[in-house]
Amino acid sequence: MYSSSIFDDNFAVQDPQRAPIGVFDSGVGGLTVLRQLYRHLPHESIIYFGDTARLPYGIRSQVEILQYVREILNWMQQQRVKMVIMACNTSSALALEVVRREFNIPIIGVILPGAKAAVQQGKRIGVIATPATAKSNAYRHAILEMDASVNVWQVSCPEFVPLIEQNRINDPYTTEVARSYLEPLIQQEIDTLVYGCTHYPHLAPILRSLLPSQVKLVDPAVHVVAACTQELNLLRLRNTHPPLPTRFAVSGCPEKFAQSGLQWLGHTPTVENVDFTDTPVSQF
Ligand SMILES: N[C@@H](CCC(=O)O)C(=O)O
Repeated sequence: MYSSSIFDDNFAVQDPQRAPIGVFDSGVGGLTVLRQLYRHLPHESIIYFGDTARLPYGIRSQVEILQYVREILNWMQQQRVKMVIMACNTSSALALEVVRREFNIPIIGVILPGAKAAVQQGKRIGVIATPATAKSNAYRHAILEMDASVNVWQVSCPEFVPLIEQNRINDPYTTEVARSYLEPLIQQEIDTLVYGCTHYPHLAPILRSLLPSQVKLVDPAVHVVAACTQELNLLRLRNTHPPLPTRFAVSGCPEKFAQSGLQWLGHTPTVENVDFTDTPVSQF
């Protein structure tokens, strides 16, 4: 198990503003959020965790997701993060409300910021999501609560996450799968499409090419970072010092994740392995 790093330095303990932000997802999806963090909050230090040994999350039950999220949050707390971004819609849909009551740390999910951006942009909103997120109706509820006059259609896209994690972005099969998922939404003449899974912006060029040009795309990653900025300001937790290099950790194969880093971040990061079987889980 992970034992020491530059993030353990005392300054982060003495000065909470310098503590890192924890970001997690099942795999490479959260990198779409990380890219927005680099862009909009370049002074923040970040710890990224990908639960690659247990992905895809989108086919799992709420009980399983809750257990995984609790383990990750426990670990994040041990790393002394000042805030956590759940860069995963499935976790945000199935676990956010519960763990917010259990953990004494600000936790930001992706669904509310995404839903808010969607209602500001459209009236006929399509949401593509994992089976678990679609089934939870989290987007539908959040959107309709903000504006009951809009129409919402959700499509479950079970094949996307495995295809993205296998790096089959340019495989013609992926385009065919995308076409079949988007078809019912195009038929409904949606004006806005929400990426209801943080993996999906990796498919942006394909999805864009299949959608009528007037359909607006909403990437909740952009809006979750705006929400995070607001929260940091409110809590006076913005870091003003130079950030530490991002620390990457995964539950699966570090080398495989480092490869994906090259593809999605433009460099090959050093990636640690974290084994939660060693981590004491707090008693809920
Ligand atoms: N990034 C994903 C996790 C999906 C999965 O592992 O199935 C999400 O936003 O839901």
